Amino acid sequence: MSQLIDNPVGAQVLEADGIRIGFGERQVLNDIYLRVQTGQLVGLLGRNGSGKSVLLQTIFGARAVADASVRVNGRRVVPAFRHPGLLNYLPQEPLLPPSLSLVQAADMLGVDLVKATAGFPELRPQLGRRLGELSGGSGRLVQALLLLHQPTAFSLFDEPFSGVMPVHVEALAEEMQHVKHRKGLLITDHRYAEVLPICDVVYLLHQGRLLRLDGDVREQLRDYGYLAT
Ligand SMILES: Nc1ncnc2c1ncn2[C@@H]1O[C@H](COP(=O)(O)OP(=O)(O)OP(=O)(O)O)[C@@H](O)[C@H]1O
Repeated sequence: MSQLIDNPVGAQVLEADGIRIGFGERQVLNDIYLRVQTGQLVGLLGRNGSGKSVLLQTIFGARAVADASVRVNGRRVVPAFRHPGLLNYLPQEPLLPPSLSLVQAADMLGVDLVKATAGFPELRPQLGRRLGELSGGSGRLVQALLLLHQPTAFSLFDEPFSGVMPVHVEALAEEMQHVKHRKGLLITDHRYAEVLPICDVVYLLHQGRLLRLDGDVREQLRDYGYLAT
């Protein structure tokens, strides 16, 4: 596996296949197929409760699902988080403990803190702090930047822009576009206006099915009731 992950020339392809998840009577995910390739930024949209977080948790391996197939270059990687250097995941809730200093967090993840935050001068005076001492939006931004810059082949982000102020949302989106040249990114966020322009591929989770949108994406998002008509 590490040979595949370390291969700098060939693209790596992460596939989730045959994902089916139900809670009680309700089938949330119904035979989902999703593909992310290194060098791509893939957007995952869907209405509240459509199953985006459940899908990311399943791909990462945090949610055990019988028969779920997650593959990298055709090789099964379940649970994916056990494969060193393969992928990281920013959940909707804070990932890192508030008592951790930014320096400790960066060290733990193998990230150069100064480099990862270089595009955000407002963060510079805060780099000596603990995560819990940052504002909610700054904390979210720092965690997203750390995972973005961690040397993994793929990153999964569940609402990375949540609580982040507009000027930093734009800068973070730009940073993602740079970083995607060395990894594959899968992002779900309701800030669709910022997400759509940076995506190479857009998926919509709709009534348990994952639809890959081509052509006029906004029109389709309106047709499926994700955007107002
Ligand atoms: N452990 C659980 N038990 C029962 N139902 C669950 C459980 N976890 C998730 N669900 C349900 O699965 C559905 C999908 O939840 P999920 O959090 O993935 O939605 P989402 O698309 O990420 O929504 P949002 O945009 O609001 O974040 C929801 O209806 C939720 O209530």
